[in-house]
Amino acid sequence: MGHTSVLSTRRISPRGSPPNLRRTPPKFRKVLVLKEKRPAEIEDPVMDELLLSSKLKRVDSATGCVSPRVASSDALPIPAPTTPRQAQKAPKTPYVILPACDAFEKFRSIRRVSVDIGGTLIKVVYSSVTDEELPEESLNGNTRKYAYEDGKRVLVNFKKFTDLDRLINFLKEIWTDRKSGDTIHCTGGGSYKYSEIIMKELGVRLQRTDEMRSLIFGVNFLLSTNVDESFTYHHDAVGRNKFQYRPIAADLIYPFLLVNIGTGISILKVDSPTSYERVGGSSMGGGTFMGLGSMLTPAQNFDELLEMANRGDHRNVDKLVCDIYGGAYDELGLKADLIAGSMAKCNRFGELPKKQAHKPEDIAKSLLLMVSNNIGQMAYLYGTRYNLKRIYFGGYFIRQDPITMRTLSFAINYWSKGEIEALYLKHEGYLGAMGSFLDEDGKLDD
Ligand SMILES: Nc1ncnc2c1ncn2[C@@H]1O[C@H](COP(=O)(O)OP(=O)(O)OP(=O)(O)O)[C@@H](O)[C@H]1O
Ligand SMILES: CC(C)(CO)[C@@H](O)C(=O)NCCC(=O)O
Repeated sequence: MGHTSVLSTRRISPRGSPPNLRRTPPKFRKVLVLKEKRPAEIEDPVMDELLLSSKLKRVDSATGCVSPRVASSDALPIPAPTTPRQAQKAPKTPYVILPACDAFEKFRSIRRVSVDIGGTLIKVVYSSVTDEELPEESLNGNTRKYAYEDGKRVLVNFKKFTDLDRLINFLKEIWTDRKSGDTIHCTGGGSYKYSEIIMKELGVRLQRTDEMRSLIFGVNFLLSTNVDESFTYHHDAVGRNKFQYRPIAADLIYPFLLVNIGTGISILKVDSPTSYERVGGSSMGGGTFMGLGSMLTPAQNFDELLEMANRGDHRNVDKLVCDIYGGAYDELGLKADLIAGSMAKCNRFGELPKKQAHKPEDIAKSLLLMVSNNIGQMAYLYGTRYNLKRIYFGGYFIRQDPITMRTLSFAINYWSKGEIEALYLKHEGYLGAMGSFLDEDGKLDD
């Protein structure tokens, strides 16, 4: 799928700036504004995950059902991003406050630690106790009780690692009072592969939770605990209108499709908190984007590759319908700028080496579109097959990146003619770790 709109810049005051330009300093800053047709497509910079902690726009709807690509004007006042000091220093992912209830009371005295060791990344979810005043108003009307009688609250924190040694060092640092009877909760392939080393290094027991169960338990918990956990993305809207959440009644959440994009992709049909099925999967996921990206560009890590993609113009490397037809293929409804063949302009057979050198940014962009388009279409097909109206995308691949979300949303909206809605999650990469965090006895709730 191609994108017709291109961007130019204009200056506006910081107050009206879109949330993903937070790093740009003072008074006036450049903001990208959509205009019709210009040669090069420039995208917004990669977004900082923290921004989504409190800057979503609320959109109310009577039914909780799909209304594709709407920008409602009935926004509630959005609280200032009053993240506590420790959150401003390091974390990229907003903490969650656990409701003050019997089930979680034990976390006031015992630290709960959970790790999801996947094919690429290690995600950690751990509890901490604070007596700091926290911005409960940012829970947007959620009336649960969060503070215990002594004013203390239990937080759930999120952190990711790329390396097992660093994970173990980090856990040794934060979990100093651990005892041999304590348990580390674990999920993902590494909960099998690395169980011995984790138990030996930390001197604790390991409790494993099945990866799919963890994903489902995690997403269920986050959706039902965080009123604004999920959001829709509207690329062409301005400012915080780009990110809209719509509170949804618990009984309307189900059924839905969960597409978890990690190294590979798992697709789950979720009928209720305890009834789900892994209906499909694909090997063309985040690992593919990183693997091919590292072979085809000089990027040194995922962030560099993603940032490169955000600067690239895929039309220099992709063959579009107009490159083949000279314009649109109207009989099939294929627009002129639709991608006909990803990277098809890179074919160098029979050419002198280096004659057709392509910019790494353009290749990265093409690659991101190729992977995301493919996932979007696959998600749509599964959604249609099971007659589901909402598709939640999880996994660390998404990174709340504008191109990725735009492509996925565009694909779902385009193919389903607005019937199916694409939704994203603030804690996208932590569903599995969150689920295993909540697992009391290795069984979760049946
Ligand atoms: N900083 C990063 N370093 C590495 N990969 C990243 C980073 N940020 C995002 N990613 C993307 O996230 C993907 C991994 O996502 P995730 O952690 O959800 O999956 P995983 O658990 O490692 O894999 P799987 O579930 O398939 O075992 C990578 O393949 C990459 O595309
Ligand atoms: C193997 C897992 C489940 C590991 O998380 C994941 O990478 C995945 O779902 N891969 C896709 C496998 C498939 O083709 O169904």
